[in-house]
Amino acid sequence: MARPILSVRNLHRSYPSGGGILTVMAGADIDIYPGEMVGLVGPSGSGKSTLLHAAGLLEKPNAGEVYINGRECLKLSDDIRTRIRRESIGVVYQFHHLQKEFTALENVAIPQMIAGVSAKVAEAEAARLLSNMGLAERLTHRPSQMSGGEQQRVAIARALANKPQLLLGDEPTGNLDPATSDVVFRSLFDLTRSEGVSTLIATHNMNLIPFFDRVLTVRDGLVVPWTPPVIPALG
Ligand SMILES: Nc1ncnc2c1ncn2[C@@H]1O[C@H](COP(=O)(O)OP(=O)(O)OP(=O)(O)O)[C@@H](O)[C@H]1O
Repeated sequence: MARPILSVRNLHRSYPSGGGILTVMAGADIDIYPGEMVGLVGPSGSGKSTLLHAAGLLEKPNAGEVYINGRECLKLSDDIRTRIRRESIGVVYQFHHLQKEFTALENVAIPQMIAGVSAKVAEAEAARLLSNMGLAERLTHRPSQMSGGEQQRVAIARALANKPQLLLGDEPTGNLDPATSDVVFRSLFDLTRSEGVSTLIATHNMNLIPFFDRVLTVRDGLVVPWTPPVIPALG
């Protein structure tokens, strides 16, 4: 079997809470393999965002290891860890966090230019990604001139702009109505599949379950396979 893009081992994370300690991650492990689309579901407060923040090298856990392409990242310097995150991981949140003074094209091109790509190449790649997200007619629109679903599609294109191997989503369609959420998620699904990007997506939207290759959940501080609830037969 191929080497995982992402491996998390023995992840521990607790927070001070009301004079005590709230343990959210208690030795969690996870592996995401190349090309996989993995869902992460579970009740509010179970630890999905905590897991994504640690896996995305955005926050340091109390203990554990995070491997990106087989390289343990938590013991590296902040600079090297930031470089690995920028090169290998894209993140999409519930809110788009686009730069409001820039167009859709600029929002997707700028991260590439910061990474050293020429403006011409970055804009061509931004136009390609945005067109693949169904936004070919919106390249010169600013966020305020777009719908919520369009804004979120720009955010997804931006997260993919630096050709990450892994896309992490923290409720990427959680701010959209169900119909728009479905359209945006289909675009995300199609684009990450065609670009060969592995994904780990936290969601409360159980309609998205059929999209995933595997679905995980957080239980008692561990990451375990999610299984559909058994509905008793009538009669
Ligand atoms: N910085 C923090 N300080 C204190 N407690 C925190 C902090 N971050 C998260 N928590 C707590 O840790 C628990 C897990 O939070 P987390 O955001 O990971 O859950 P979640 O499953 O993503 O929830 P949701 O589905 O509502 O987004 C919650 O009880 C939360 O209140």
